[in-house]
Amino acid sequence: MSDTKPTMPIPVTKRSQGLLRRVMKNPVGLVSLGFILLIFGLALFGGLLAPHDPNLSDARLILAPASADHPLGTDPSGRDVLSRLLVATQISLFAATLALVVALVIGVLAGLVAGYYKGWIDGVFGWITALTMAMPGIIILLAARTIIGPSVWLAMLVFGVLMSPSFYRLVYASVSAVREELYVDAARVSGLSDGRIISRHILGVVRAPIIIQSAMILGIAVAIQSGLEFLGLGDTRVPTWGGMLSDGFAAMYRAPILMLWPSLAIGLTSIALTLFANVLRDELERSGGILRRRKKGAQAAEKRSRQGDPVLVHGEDAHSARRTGEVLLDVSNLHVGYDQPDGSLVEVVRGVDLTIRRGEVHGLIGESGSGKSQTSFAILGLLPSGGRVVDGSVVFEGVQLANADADAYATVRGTRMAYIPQEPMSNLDPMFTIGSQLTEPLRKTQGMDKKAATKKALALLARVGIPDPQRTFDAYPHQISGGMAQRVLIAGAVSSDPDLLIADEPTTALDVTIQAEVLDLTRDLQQDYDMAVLLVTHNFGVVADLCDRVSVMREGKIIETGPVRGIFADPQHAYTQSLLDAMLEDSAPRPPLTQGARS
Ligand SMILES: Nc1ncnc2c1ncn2[C@@H]1O[C@H](COP(=O)(O)OP(=O)(O)OP(=O)(O)O)[C@@H](O)[C@H]1O
Repeated sequence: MSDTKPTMPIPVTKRSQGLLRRVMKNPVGLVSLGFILLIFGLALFGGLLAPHDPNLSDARLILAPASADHPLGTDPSGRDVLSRLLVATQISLFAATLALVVALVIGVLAGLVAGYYKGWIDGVFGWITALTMAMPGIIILLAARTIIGPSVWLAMLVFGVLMSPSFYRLVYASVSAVREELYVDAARVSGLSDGRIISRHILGVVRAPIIIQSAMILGIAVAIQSGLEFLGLGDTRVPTWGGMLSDGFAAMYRAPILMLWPSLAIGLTSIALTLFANVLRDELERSGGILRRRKKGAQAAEKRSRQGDPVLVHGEDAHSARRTGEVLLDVSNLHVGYDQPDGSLVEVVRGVDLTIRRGEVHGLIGESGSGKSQTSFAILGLLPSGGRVVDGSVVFEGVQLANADADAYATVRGTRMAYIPQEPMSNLDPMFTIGSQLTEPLRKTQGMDKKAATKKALALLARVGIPDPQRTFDAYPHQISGGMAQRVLIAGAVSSDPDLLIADEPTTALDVTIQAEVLDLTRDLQQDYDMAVLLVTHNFGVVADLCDRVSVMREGKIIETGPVRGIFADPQHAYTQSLLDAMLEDSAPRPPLTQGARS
């Protein structure tokens, strides 16, 4: 049994390259970022560098040409153009930034809350967003000007509100997609607070699109603000790029060069922001959306790997205290149903009785749609939204869990009761390294410090047959194969030394050779840890290999249950017989295909 080689090499050097470094390696990225930094530097210090008061008019110097004292000449009011340009850079950029911050705060917060909590909040926010988007922005700005006056700051504040739906929609869509991911469910059921789930698992996903959108919105804010000022709707006492453009336009025939400087500032800034956003998006797409930089450098990883494989920390005491054979899980008359929009209820599990003893491997077998997964989810308290335990009881270690609240489940799920899903990849958060996803639950549920959790995680990775645990520990999910991902999840599941492991077709998403290895591993771990296992499968071969007892499910009911040997030797139900007949091992070889059928 050796799933030894990762199918995809882990590109350590590429991984360690920061996003910023990659953007700067791109000539367009470098130039655009350089310009953005320069222009923001000027915005910060422009006021100090201005050689004259930007509003000081000198009637003797109207439209004076460039000179040592006035390097860019003067405007139709005799004011120094360079000083005005420097101060205008500050005001225009900071006002545009104000619009961005307002749009970000409103849009991102509302998008996160509505996307995560859904329900009535989603409805209300969606309605407000639609209303805001339906309003013609420029008309609103013009109307607002008559009420709030010509202040560029207030105009940009209103513009920020008008722009917030673009962030709202972006964040809402990303959060809505991510909240259904199994790793978010896993974080939720492991007891993380909503705030922590949003900041750790969800915000990371929307961070990249937000940065790109921010660059775009900043460019649009500069352009809109300049347009308003150009139309003469701004405060004439405050120098802005748009205002300077308007002044230059008025003197277009006498001193056309006056239009050049603000046009260049507006044009180049908008272009630089757009190009930077494009390069950023390209780089993120190239790196598969993984933004997160490794917290530790390659040197630290090397140092840790030189310390050798740590020894597996195993809960011996806990095992010795267990009494094999005692009833661990007692499910009786379990009914699971989904409420329908018309008020009716569709039952997908209809009166299941299931008893699992300590140390027993119990197979739950049946055709697709027979209710195996729904039964498992009901036991785990992980029914999809809309689903509920309609009737019956789920008693685990003497505690009633049917329809229990999160607090009751918090004491058992992820600790005494663990779960291995069908699809390993969707259960690993792409934003975090394997190591952090293994150590976080250990630290939370077992109170380990970082060092002990790392040691145990590395030992578990070695135990589940991962050849280079340190390398996998440092890798992100997209850098490992499906087989390795399933091993990682198995390592995570047994890390809390559970009494019951629920494995829902753990090999479905894997290819055939890896399937056998993962099943072998499950059997080995079951013996090592002396766990009870509820193994959901549709394959009687797997049941024969691994299970002590089996329950056969059909149409939401268990139709036959008993020791595997007995059921194989003497199936009582015709459906069980048909499932056994469907096994290929003992069937007669099929006739070869005819020539016509093959072609
Ligand atoms: N979210 C849901 N809403 C309504 N019905 C559902 C939902 N999820 C599953 N069902 C229904 O519940 C029944 C049992 O589904 P379940 O996933 O438990 O089957 P299964 O035996 O595990 O099948 P498979 O081997 O394909 O996973 C099916 O008829 C399915 O359509």
